[in-house]
Amino acid sequence: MDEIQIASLLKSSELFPIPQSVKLSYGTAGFRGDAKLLESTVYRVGILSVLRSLKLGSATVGLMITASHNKVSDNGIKVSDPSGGMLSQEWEPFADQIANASSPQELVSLIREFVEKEEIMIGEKKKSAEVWLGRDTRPSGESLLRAAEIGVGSVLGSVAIDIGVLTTPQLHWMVRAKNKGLKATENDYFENLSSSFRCLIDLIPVSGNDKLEISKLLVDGANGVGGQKIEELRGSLSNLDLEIRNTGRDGGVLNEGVGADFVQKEKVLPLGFGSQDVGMRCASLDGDADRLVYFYIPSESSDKVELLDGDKILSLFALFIKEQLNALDDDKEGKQSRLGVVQTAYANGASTDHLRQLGLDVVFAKTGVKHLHEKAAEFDIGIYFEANGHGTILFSESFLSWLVSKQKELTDKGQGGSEEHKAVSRLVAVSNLINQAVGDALSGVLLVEVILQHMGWSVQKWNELYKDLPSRQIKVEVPDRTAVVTTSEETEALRPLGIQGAINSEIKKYPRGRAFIRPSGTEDVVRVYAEASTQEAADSLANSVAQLVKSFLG
Ligand SMILES: CC(=O)N[C@H]1[C@@H](OP(=O)(O)O)O[C@H](CO)[C@@H](O)[C@@H]1O
Ligand SMILES: [Mg+2]
Repeated sequence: MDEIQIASLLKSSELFPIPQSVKLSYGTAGFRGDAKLLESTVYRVGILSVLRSLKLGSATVGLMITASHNKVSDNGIKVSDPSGGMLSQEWEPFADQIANASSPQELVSLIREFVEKEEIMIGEKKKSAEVWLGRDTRPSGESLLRAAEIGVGSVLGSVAIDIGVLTTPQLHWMVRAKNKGLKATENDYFENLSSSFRCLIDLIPVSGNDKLEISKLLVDGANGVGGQKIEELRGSLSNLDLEIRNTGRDGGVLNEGVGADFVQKEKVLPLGFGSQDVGMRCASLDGDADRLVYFYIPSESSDKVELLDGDKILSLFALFIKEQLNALDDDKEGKQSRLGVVQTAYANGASTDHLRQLGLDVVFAKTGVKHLHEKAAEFDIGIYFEANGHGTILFSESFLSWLVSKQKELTDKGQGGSEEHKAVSRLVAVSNLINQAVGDALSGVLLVEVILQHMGWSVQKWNELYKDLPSRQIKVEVPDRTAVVTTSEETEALRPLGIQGAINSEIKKYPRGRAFIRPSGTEDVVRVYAEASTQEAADSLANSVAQLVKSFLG
């Protein structure tokens, strides 16, 4: 690192003093917090993104400014690696270090040490890096984006490109496409969704002259970017009747009483929905549209919803994929493709039982898509979902190219109309429709909708796949959530000492009881999860575990 480069970093970092008494951590999904306190963090992540790009041969890196489902006054920043996936976890400690560096001098010396260790060449006349910047609809997004631009620009020779207001998955998709040399604009993203959706619609088996009856889907856009983007997409979709509410244009506040996180955790209907919607198929996106849940309102007399969460979406996807794999002759001949599903400890126990009954390989990962994604990538087709609705389907490169050549082979043999050809074509279309970079509520909605049409199922019929065990989640505020340390599966607390024994004694009191605690990686709370055979039991187990957390940590 030469003198001019050092001077450039020192000068720009003077503009972004770090606020006192905040301890920042990259956490489950990037840095998050009160937007007013984040400028220095975003500026520094701007620098990190350039280093990441340079480390990987000047590949394009993405930065997304969002705090997802958190309140509107919060914001955050996360890095999309050139693959479109999350920032490599190996770089998280460096991210934490520079975010917390207390002075420009400390910042520069940390960067200096790091670039030497990683053998990254920066400074004048070195290769240039390109960083794409996206943000959600939060009002603080614009000024934070400027901070990111200054961070990127302070590494000589690098460029920041503002690609506007986007959903998180759009940014990841675009970065992935760009680095694969594919068309990578927002329009390309929309076109890809609508063309692969159409392809799947055209492959729906129609018996005789049956005409598919398409019922309306009501979408809760969380007053965020997702509602706006799905509105843009709607024009190019046929065979889908969408009514979008909570777009944020009608005065509603982002994530306030709306959105996937609210609906999934509270199991009540979001604002803008009411008794007139009883029985209708409804979907809810989160604030940056990387999560999706479905629901319906079973009765006029209450605000409770019947929730179809990420686990249920996973089951629907798994069933459909399995059905297609079963139609492949090669599969029957022993060339078994490896289909696997990945869940976390928050998955409803009934969903895991159901998936296993389908004969699926179910594996568990820690909370946070970066962990699930990694495990899903080990299969030919890996489906992962968090219960909160964040997930996707991954196709391995080798399996996908096998599918594509199979498709061609069957066409060449004149078997283009065969069941096998249709199954292969459906799988190829799913791989295009579903966002391979990261969970995406928009592509998720389209896939759910086309599968329901394929099966001829209503939302109620889909919900009958299995019955969720009653569950309850509680957040407990404690002075220091990092005092809770769990095992790698997150189902047992190793610290504070003694708490797990106490939790176990509570669990024993409830039939089908299961409970665990872990520190949140996105909020300053300890999360409690409990499930049991009745709602009263799940609530009571969750409450007693929350009491334990308070007494051990309060
Ligand atoms: C229980 C729960 O829903 N946890 C969420 C939440 O993480 P926490 O570390 O639990 O705060 O936000 C993450 C990012 O959106 C998401 O991946 C994860 O599933
Ligand atoms: Mg989100």
